[in-house]
Amino acid sequence: MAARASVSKVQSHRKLPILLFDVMDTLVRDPFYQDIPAFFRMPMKELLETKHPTAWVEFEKGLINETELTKKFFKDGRHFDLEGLKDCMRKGYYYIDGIEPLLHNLKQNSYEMHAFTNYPTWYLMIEEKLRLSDYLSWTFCSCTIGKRKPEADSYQEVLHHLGVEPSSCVFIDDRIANVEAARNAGMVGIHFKNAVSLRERLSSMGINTSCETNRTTGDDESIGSH
Ligand SMILES: Nc1c(NC[C@H](O)[C@H](O)[C@H](O)COP(=O)(O)O)[nH]c(=O)[nH]c1=O
Ligand SMILES: [Mg+2]
Repeated sequence: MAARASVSKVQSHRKLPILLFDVMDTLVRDPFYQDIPAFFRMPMKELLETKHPTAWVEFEKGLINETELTKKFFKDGRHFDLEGLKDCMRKGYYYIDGIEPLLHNLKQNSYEMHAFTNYPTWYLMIEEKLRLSDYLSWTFCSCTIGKRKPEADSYQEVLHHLGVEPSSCVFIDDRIANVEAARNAGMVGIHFKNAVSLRERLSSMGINTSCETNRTTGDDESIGSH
């Protein structure tokens, strides 16, 4: 009984809604579309025709590791410079314009925030470069939960883990299929276009995106240093 009372006390103090963020092309630029074809010196069409059809998705789901990915990245099993590819990815990761100050303000306003992303273990390279964990938790990464958006069970896994009503979750993603799947799961889905419109949309929902500290002190130096 005492345990139950303390759980409900904790939950009653939990700030809602919980914000769930897609990462690639929502918070962080995805280097895949421009940098990777350039790295392999082939147009995207040729890259897509020569790549293994499922290897990347298997890597994102944690079904294969980096060594196995290297062996089957290309359909014909050709060798390539994995470290070079990873360096190219690292260089191409940076915050989408306006996102870091927005995350900073949301964090200052005590919102609970999680990544809900399709990505392999290379999310650690993003973390190393951009320190996304200053703002949110890498709680729902496809390589650790073994499920990818827009599969319905990935959203159920998130809801089960968080233990809140779907309507208490705001999900933000640049891919409309992922947003629609979130809405089907009962979450509030926001289709990400850019940081300005996201800030407006969150504010219109009553989510505080302003930074009171910065307003009074004018001190904004800690943001955008990554
Ligand atoms: N096929 C490869 C990709 N594709 C890009 C992925 O779609 C994307 O990085 C990822 O699935 C994130 O999706 P979401 O933002 O969670 O919807 N990227 C690579 O780096 N390499 C590939 O072979
Ligand atoms: Mg995305």
